[in-house]
Amino acid sequence: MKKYVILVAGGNGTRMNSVVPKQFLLLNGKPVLYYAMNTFLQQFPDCKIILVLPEEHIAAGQEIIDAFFDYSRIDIVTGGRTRFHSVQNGLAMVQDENSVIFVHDAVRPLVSGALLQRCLDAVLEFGSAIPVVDCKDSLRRLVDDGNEAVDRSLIKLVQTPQAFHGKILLPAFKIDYKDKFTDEANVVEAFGLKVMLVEGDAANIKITQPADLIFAAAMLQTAE
Ligand SMILES: Nc1ccn([C@@H]2O[C@H](COP(=O)(O)OP(=O)(O)OP(=O)(O)O)[C@@H](O)[C@H]2O)c(=O)n1
Ligand SMILES: C[C@](O)(CO)[C@H](O)COP(=O)(O)O
Repeated sequence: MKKYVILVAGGNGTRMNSVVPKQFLLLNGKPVLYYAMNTFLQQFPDCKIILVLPEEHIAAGQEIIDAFFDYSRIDIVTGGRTRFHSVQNGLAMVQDENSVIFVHDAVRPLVSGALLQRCLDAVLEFGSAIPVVDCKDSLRRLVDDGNEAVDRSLIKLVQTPQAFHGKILLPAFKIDYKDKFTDEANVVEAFGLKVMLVEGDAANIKITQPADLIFAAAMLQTAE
């Protein structure tokens, strides 16, 4: 079955506080978005990447592709107002419903081939795959008169790639936008379907703040 990867890199990285959006920052000498793209292309020699970029950074993205990759396997599309709209723009490039579609944050450079394979296997069996990890910290919920403890064994932290059969994700994303749509699982649930959780990977962090970049660099150096 055809595999599509919507690699979302259309954000501005406000929390990173850098002039250059975090997906273009150098991580051990290569742009952050290089790593996840390379892992997908290596793991799935038959996949097509749809790289979603801010309009003003499309030329920079094209330069990265020219420098490192086979351009025939990668299309570029312009990002949207929110992550949801960026994913929608990417999905507009997918013609084939009979496919597996991965949506991955370009700012999760440490994603492993093993996790990609787990997601693919789950999609082929169940139709969806949402990687999750346990919560290591204690949790508190804010309530009207203060705060209260939350049982962390009932909570999972959600990662990407979030992967689906095309017959699920393509119709689900025709839904009207809601603020709670921070990931694909939320959209598919709002469409009326349940999603399948798979084991994520603690190393598969999202680069959100400056310290995350230092952690990712150290992890990559250890892996070399
Ligand atoms: N309109 C948007 C917003 C986000 N993203 C992408 O979604 C992923 C996860 O989002 P996040 O970490 O929140 O990135 P930013 O929105 O860039 O960061 P911030 O919220 O700090 O501004 C990133 O790869 C980001 O580029 C996107 O493609 N289009
Ligand atoms: C999709 C996601 O990476 C799952 O953890 C996350 O929701 C995206 O980050 P954001 O800060 O909500 O944009």
